[in-house]
Amino acid sequence: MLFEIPALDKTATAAIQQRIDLKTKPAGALGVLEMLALQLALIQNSEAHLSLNKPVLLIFAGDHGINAHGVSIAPSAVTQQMVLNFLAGGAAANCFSRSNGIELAVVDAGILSALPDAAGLIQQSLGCGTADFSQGPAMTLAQVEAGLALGRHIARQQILAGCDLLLLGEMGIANTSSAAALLAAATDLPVETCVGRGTGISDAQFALKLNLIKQALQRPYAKDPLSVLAEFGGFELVQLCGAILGAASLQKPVLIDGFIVSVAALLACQLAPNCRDYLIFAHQGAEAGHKAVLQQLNATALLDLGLRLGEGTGAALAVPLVRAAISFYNDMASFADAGVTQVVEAGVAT
Ligand SMILES: Cc1cc2ncn([C@H]3O[C@H](COP(=O)(O)O)[C@@H](O)[C@H]3O)c2cc1C
Ligand SMILES: O=C(O)c1cccnc1
Repeated sequence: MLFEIPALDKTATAAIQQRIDLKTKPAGALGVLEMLALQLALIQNSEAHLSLNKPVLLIFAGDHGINAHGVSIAPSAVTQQMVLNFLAGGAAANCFSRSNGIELAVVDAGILSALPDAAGLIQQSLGCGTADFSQGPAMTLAQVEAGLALGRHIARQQILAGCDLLLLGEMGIANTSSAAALLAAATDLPVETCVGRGTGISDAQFALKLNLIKQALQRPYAKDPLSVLAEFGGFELVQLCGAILGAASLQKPVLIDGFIVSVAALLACQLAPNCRDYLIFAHQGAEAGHKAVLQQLNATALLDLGLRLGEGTGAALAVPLVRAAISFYNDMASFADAGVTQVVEAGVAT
């Protein structure tokens, strides 16, 4: 049931594409926005009007045992401090959510020390941070399964409460190490392609990070996605994967943020290939493996701003583009409406 995602019905593709092609512009001239409008029209199952009423950003937070080696610029305590910053409204993700009319909530998926209840904090911790994956599995298979179910549940709950675009972000010091190991383990990409500098680590830290990940990948482990998640995952990564599956199970679009959320998306697509059609990729950022994971997913990102922050910042920044795709699809005049001569190919009027 967890992995049962309804296939996207694509029977209206030609009709939707024709509506896009009959707008007063050369065919294809709105580039990626045309692909986005087509995808949204298929998901909303509507040849008439598209809508976006309630975008919600869920930031999943979790800590990582691997950071005992110092693979990030920050100590793990910063994860919890940033969660408090999100709850107080002071992080970049809050700023971009406010400026783009996005609701925001934070999920404690497994930070080092739990916080008291607070408005906007969803408590569904899988534990006080993962085990160090360079020494052994990051978590148990039972934790992977519980995390997928919790992520699925919270995403479905948001959607049943009216969310019609789910934005996903993360906070977890050292989670670029976990995401890089997951990417290398889940694909046949060389580890060097997957590992980057995350928060901006030094050459020495980078060499250590690469070595630890290489070593971890050398131990024997089962290659199915659930086992890969147990070996190298993070509690926020597992719940993100579940949230993607949960939103797709209700056929709602999911706006994927940066490198880390994209890796969660890759694993979700390996578990349930049908979920790919519900995913929108907000941006391609500066983290080394981001381009590679997008290629694996055959994804074209909306933005390329050199971001390397996470939190859901890229997803929040892409919401105006989703709105723009909806507005041209709904409101742009057709050639017939506007009395503009339609030119189908170089110089041939119809
Ligand atoms: C103050 C601060 C705020 C952040 N917000 C997001 N991240 C980002 O950096 C972390 C991943 O990079 P690495 O693997 O190098 O630790 C994640 O927490 C990610 O969300 C932050 C990192 C810091 C230090
Ligand atoms: O792309 C990301 O999500 C990212 C990159 C670096 C650090 N934190 C997040």
